[in-house]
Amino acid sequence: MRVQSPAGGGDGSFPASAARSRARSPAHSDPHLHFPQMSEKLPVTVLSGYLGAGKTTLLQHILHNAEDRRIAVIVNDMAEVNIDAALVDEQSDLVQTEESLVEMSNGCICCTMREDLLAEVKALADDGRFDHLVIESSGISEPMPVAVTFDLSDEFGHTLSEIAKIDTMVTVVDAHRFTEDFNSTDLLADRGQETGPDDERTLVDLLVDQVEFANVILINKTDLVSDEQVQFLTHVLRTLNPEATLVPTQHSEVDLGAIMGTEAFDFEAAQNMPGWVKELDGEHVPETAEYGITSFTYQARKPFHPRRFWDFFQGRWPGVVRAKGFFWLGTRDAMVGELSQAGRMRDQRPTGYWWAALPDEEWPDDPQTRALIADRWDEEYGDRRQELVFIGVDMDEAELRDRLDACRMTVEEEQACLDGEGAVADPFPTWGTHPSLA
Ligand SMILES: Nc1nc2c(ncn2[C@@H]2O[C@H](COP(=O)(O)OP(=O)(O)OP(=O)(O)O)[C@@H](O)[C@H]2O)c(=O)[nH]1
Repeated sequence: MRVQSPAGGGDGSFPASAARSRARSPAHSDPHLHFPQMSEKLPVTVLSGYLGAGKTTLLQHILHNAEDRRIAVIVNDMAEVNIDAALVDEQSDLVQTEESLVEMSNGCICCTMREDLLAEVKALADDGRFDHLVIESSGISEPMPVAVTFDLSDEFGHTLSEIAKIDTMVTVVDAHRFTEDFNSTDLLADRGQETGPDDERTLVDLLVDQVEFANVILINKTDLVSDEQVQFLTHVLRTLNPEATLVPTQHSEVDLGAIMGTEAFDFEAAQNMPGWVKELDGEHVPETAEYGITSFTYQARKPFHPRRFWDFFQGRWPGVVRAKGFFWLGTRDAMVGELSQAGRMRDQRPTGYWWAALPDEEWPDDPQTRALIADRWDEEYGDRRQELVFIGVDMDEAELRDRLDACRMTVEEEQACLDGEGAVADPFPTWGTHPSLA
């Protein structure tokens, strides 16, 4: 086999364009913005959470308990907020934005704040009257695009992060509805909650994004569920996002110190917060046997047989709450497959190329990444591998492992793949090919 010094452009723990490069910025610049150097950056708390979870209730709680803090607020839909006008006096400022759909470079359609969020945050930061800004994103927004907005460069190379900084990402979860919503197979469009005709997001993907990207998760509406249910939900959320601070609340009543001035948010770290990323990185999330919550990573250095893995992909996975990771099909030697499951929704897609497959000129030469990839290099297969994380409740790890082992190709099947196209039937949908590898 061709020996190539491993290289890469991302964090190196996974091949070309792998999962953690999700947060690439949508192109945007506003030539009218000018960014002076600010001595103190305006701290920003971003509120996320599905429709009806309690974000507006939280906003009202914040404004009622602001004390001597001067708080500016940006909301999406003023009509729904119905904030008591008396709360929004000269101490506070309320700005309204609308949303638009932005196609992220990973192909995911995400809701994002309108481009003028940049201008509005800048105006509030320049104003200098405020100690803190709270942005309430709409119930159908992922929090990541808001964070991305802070890193967008204008044509002079300036970013919002020079004058304002995200302090805390807060997600409000409805304790009464979360489990049922998490197990729903609905698209937002099925509920009439889509942002436009191209919005094909599922409800569970939205919930997972909101939970996995948060520093603080309010488990709200605990008055509507039993203590046992709160405990259970706490453990499930802890497994999905091991680093977030979880706060059970009623009517979103939380100590403001827990959501403002925490300095908990860091964009890089936020991408590595999800439990599945930690598992992939070898940081096993402690198990909570009391509630039957466990997780494991399936790893193998053999390609999967596409028919058998397709059957597995479509089959039953009792107890699995969240699965995510990368797979290698013997019939698609160049491309990395990504599997993502949450609740009852599953998805598979190409997510990049194995470094082993890339032409020499496409290998970035960052030495740190080369070293990381070298650690994972195998004489025969390069960096090709199976690496799938499963998080579940009362999940039968041994049974899942056996079924995945059975998906691995035999030596004869691998040979049949090498011998020619069509020798092994592949029922996975077409992925397309990068021109340089065609
Ligand atoms: N029982 C109960 N009701 C709550 C609680 N928190 C909020 N609510 C109610 O839940 C409903 C939705 O709350 P909102 O604060 O408007 O929720 P939201 O997340 O802003 O909703 P959208 O603006 O639709 O995204 C309101 O009727 C609140 O009064 C709680 O802890 N317990």
